[in-house]
Order: sequence, then structure tokens, then C-alpha cells
Amino acid sequence: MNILEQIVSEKKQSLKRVQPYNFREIEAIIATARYQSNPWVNLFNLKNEPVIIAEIKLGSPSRGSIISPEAVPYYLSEYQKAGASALSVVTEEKYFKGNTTLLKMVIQNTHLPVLRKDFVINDFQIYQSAYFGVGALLIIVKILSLSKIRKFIHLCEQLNIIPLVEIHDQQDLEKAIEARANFIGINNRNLTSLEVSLHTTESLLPKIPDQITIVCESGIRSREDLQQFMDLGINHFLIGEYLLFHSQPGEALRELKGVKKHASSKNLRNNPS
Ligand SMILES: O=C(O)c1ccccc1NCC(=O)[C@H](O)[C@H](O)COP(=O)(O)O
Repeated sequence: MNILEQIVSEKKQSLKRVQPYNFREIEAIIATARYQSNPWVNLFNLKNEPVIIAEIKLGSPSRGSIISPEAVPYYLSEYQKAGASALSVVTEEKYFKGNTTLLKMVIQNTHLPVLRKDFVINDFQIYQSAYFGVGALLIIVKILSLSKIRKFIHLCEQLNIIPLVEIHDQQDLEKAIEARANFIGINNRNLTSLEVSLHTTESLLPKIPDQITIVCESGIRSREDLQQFMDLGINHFLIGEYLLFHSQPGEALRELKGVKKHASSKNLRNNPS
């Protein structure tokens, strides 16, 4: 089994241990979700300026532990002050050390829109995301049949959640288009080999219809990387490790956005010109 198969297999097992929502609970979730406005709609309509979705990922199969749960408030504050447009929270438990408590905590402590990143394989996870107030949810094409993708997109729409349909290759793209995805995340990380190549986005981009909003995911490490995609017409980016491993995540985010460093007051006084 490759790593993606292992993650999905564990996910199936863990979902078997969860008590599903009953009919009344589902009705209540649908009724509440219907009347909420979704900030992701405006965010995905933004053109030309870089829209950075900064990720909270406590660990990963490729990196092991990344940050401790105690550090999350610090990253939230840094991301917000530096002008992140939205947040991504990885909630998978075993390999990414996330959970829904983390998701809930982030949602309660931010004004930014939140994307939930997990390995969605059944309806319960989608209702649960709506229950927690998630505005966008990752749907990974590689782990789903075409009919499931269609069904999940439809359910997300019914629950006022933006389904971000994630692809990595031509086959995934064809499935996403057939499922009528309007929001596509191109993951530069191959989820079976864990190799990362920015060339993935470059090669798939020309094949994606213009009306689809694209998010470039994974492996972005510099302003140059980001600019290269801006020049190709992409302005939505999902960035995790570069920020999480940086000693000054806020400063790193500002640099990615192309915001010039503020000169300190001391420097200004010493160099008034
Ligand atoms: O991050 C991993 O190792 C990983 C392994 C298997 C499936 C998914 C994985 N990561 C999810 C993501 O794609 C990233 O968290 C996200 O796109 C941000 O990427 P990065 O900026 O490279 O942290």
C-alpha cells in the first residue's frame, strides 16, 4: 500500500467508530448552513492580487512533526497580522496530527475564512464540516470515484460550502471537469510518492477552462515561485511548510505577498534620507 492508500484505509476505519448524525441533526445543519453567507465566494472572485491561504498543519507524512498544538495561536496571530487572506487547517489525525478540536479552535479564534483539508470519503465529514462552520472543503479526486465527486460537490453546495476539488494529473483533471468542479486545487505534491514539483501546475494550467478558479497548492517557497504563477494568471495559493518552518512566519508571508519590509524607527532616524 502506498501512503495515500494507507491514509484512506485508516480514515475508513476511524469513520466506522464515529456515531453518524441522525435525520434531525442533518436537517438542523442544512437549515443553519443555508442562511449563512460564505466569504470564500468573494475571495475566489479576487483577480490579479495574490490571495494567500496560509496553512496550519501540525505534522505530515513527509515531515513528521511540524508545529506543536500550543504554537497554533502564535501562527494564527502572525498570519492575520501579515495579511493572509484565509486559513487552511489539516484535520487528519494519524498522519497530520490534526483533529476537529483544532479546527473548532481555529474557527473560533479568527475572522478569516477557513478551508478544511482532510481525506473526505463520506457524507458525514461534509455535514460535520458544515456543523463547524467551515466555508471551503478539500475534495481529493485521486481517492474518489466520479460519482462520489459529483455527489460531494452537490452536497457541499447544498450546505453552502465551496468544494475545492484537488487534482494532481491529467486523469484527475478530466474527472474534475466531468464532475463540473468550479474550484480546482492543483496540488504540486504527488500524494503517493510525496514528491513535489511546481511544474505540475505549469503543465496542467493550459488545459483548465478559464471560468474555473484555480488554487496552486504545495511547494511554494519564495516570492519568485509565486510571481512565476502570477505571470501565468494564477493568484490563489495554498502555502504551509514554507511559513510553518520559517523563524518569522509573518515576515515570510509579507515577503511572499511582495510587501516591502518596514524600516525600523531607529533606522529612519539614523538615515533620514
Ligand atoms: O504534506 C504532505 O506530506 C502530504 C502527504 C500526503 C497527502 C497530503 C499531504 N499534504 C497536504 C498538502 O498538500 C499540503 O499540506 C498543502 O498543499 C500545503 O503544502 P506545503 O506548502 O508544501 O506545506
